[in-house]
Amino acid sequence: MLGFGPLFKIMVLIVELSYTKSLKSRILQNPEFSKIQMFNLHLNHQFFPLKFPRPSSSSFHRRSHDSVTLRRREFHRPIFLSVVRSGTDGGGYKYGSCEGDELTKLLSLLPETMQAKLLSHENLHDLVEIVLDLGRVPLARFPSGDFVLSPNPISLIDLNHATSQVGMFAADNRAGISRTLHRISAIRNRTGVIVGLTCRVGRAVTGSADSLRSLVKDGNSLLLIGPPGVGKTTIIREIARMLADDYKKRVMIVDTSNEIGGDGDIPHPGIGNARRMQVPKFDIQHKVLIEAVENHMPQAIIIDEIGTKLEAIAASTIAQRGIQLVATAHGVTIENLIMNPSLDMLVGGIQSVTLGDEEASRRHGKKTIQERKGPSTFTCGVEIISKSELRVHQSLESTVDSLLSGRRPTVKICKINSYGFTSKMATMENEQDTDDEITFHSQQAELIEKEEFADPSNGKSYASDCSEISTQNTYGVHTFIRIYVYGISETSVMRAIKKMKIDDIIQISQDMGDSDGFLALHSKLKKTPQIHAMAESHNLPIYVTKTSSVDQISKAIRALVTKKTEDKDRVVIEEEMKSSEKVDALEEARLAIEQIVIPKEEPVELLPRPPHLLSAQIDLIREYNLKAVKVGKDLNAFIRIIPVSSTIHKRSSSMKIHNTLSQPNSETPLNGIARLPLLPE
Ligand SMILES: Nc1ncnc2c1ncn2[C@@H]1O[C@H](COP(=O)(O)OP(=O)(O)OP(=O)(O)O)[C@@H](O)[C@H]1O
Repeated sequence: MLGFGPLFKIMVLIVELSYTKSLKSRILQNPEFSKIQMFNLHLNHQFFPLKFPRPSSSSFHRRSHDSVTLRRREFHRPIFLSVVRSGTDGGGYKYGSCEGDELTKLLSLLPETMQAKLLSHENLHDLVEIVLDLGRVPLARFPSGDFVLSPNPISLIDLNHATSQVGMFAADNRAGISRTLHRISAIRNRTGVIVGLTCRVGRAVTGSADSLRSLVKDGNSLLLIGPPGVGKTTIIREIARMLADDYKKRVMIVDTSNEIGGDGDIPHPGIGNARRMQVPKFDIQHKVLIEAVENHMPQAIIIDEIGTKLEAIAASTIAQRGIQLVATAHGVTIENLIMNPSLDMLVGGIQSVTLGDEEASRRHGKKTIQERKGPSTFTCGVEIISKSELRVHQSLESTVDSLLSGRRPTVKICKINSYGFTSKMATMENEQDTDDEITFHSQQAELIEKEEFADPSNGKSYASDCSEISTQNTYGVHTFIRIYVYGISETSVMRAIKKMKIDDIIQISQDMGDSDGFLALHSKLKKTPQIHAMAESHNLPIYVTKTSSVDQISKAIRALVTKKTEDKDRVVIEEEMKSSEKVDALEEARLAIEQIVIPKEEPVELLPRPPHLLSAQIDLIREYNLKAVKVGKDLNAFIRIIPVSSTIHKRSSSMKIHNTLSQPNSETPLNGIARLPLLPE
């Protein structure tokens, strides 16, 4: 089949798969197929790369990736042809595509033997990064794991070959390849020579923001948060395109590392008609933000990585002017922002309030509480959990208020199905329809709405609240509450459980040691103190009823379920807090290293942290080949990061030491932790 024109290839494939005439003609009549250059076959969810040579003609300047589903009765599952076609339709980038010229440009950073090895990988289209470290074997990173590109270690010649083909490295050690979205990040040795490269594949993914479409369309300001590499930039790039092309808004992207619009002065088609402003130095991002508003009359502003107080202030100024703002920030959950003194203003700012005696006693003696200070800069918050799962907080203010008052916020969970493995497709599989069918689809977003952790005050019946709360925790884990019953017939207990409609979350246990609660008839328990003692020795909450009536049993079970739910919520909150503290500590260290220690070669003192977080920070600092010194003791212990130059030449006493605590009048664009009181000029 190799070497023939695309239509012919499709025909050959169709003949090979014994497709019917009608199917063949439907495929061929479809105008999209006149543009096909290359395709791969997914049969029964398995991937078979069918390699066709790409035409070298420059007429194929814009390529995109689409899928075609061919369905026939004799195949139990749909067949997918993932097709790379050329297009002239102004954008049209489809799911996860980086084939064609753009991938070739990235591969050309590698010696030919490595390119060939990488091309043989069956999931080439999923490639995330290529890692080239001096003296080590080169790796290609895929979601499924690392793939060794050569047994031979990388030499300086290899690195020079790669760097000679990319643009200039900016102060943040990042460079790009012109007219592509790839990001090349350098690691340098003490003398500034590049000894490592991380080459991140950039893709325009149409459909990646479909689940946020209605929020975007309604003019909401969106803050997307997520850990590094989870796909934040990819989503806001698509939102920029969506706003500009689909909703005809004047969109300006403030593109700090040229990651959204790609390298070079002509932006990548992945941003559609959105305009892009480049940022000469990352520490003046906030100024460019203000300039964008003042000079270019945008209706929407897109910005990747708000990390400093100055940027947060600029963002809130923009939001106050009624401009739709779509931005990203590092972090895992909204709690991370609330606890980050530089970024908390994005969610309205947090203040401590001292309560009067009466109010304090109503709140179990709590004298101070935390409250939101003012309106949030963003209307909605989106936690990006993975490339296929988003948690949408439609009212960021309500989320913050809920979290501050110890309640669970209501979130929407959006699951994104890719390559057609959507629930819709599954339904289609199960249909009894016998016709041949062709479906064009790009990434499809399936919105699964869950009113999680509904506030019990919202008037719902106890039973439904209970099942929502108990069957689903933040991570969607299904758990049972086990109850040990004594002196009451199991039939009565089951009747009560059924009546409360919570039989999917409560089980009667036969083993006291494996139970969550103990339910007994008062009169029986009084006569058997040893059973009482046993329940106590297992630390079980004990509930007694005077009679075996369903009403009394229900009351007791309700009390048990409420207690267990509260306990579980507390544990989850504690775990989340622990994990977010770690994220903050590492983020603080990372930003200090990347924004001050490496570029300015100045030491930075981090905030005091507990010992396990100090160790985590030290590990991270070592990964950057920098030195970390632990200063102070116990609760006051903190880390000082020493730049490479200071480890060679002893630090002069006049050398400035930054710290991530308050620095009045300091203009240090330090990080997400620093308190910088300046307002933008
Ligand atoms: N929906 C998607 N489908 C396929 N690949 C994706 C998708 N979203 C992101 N990627 C890929 O994942 C990698 C990381 O994406 P991206 O750069 O958008 O993440 P990020 O969260 O902005 O990372 P960072 O915080 O490090 O800048 C890239 O190679 C990108 O092409």
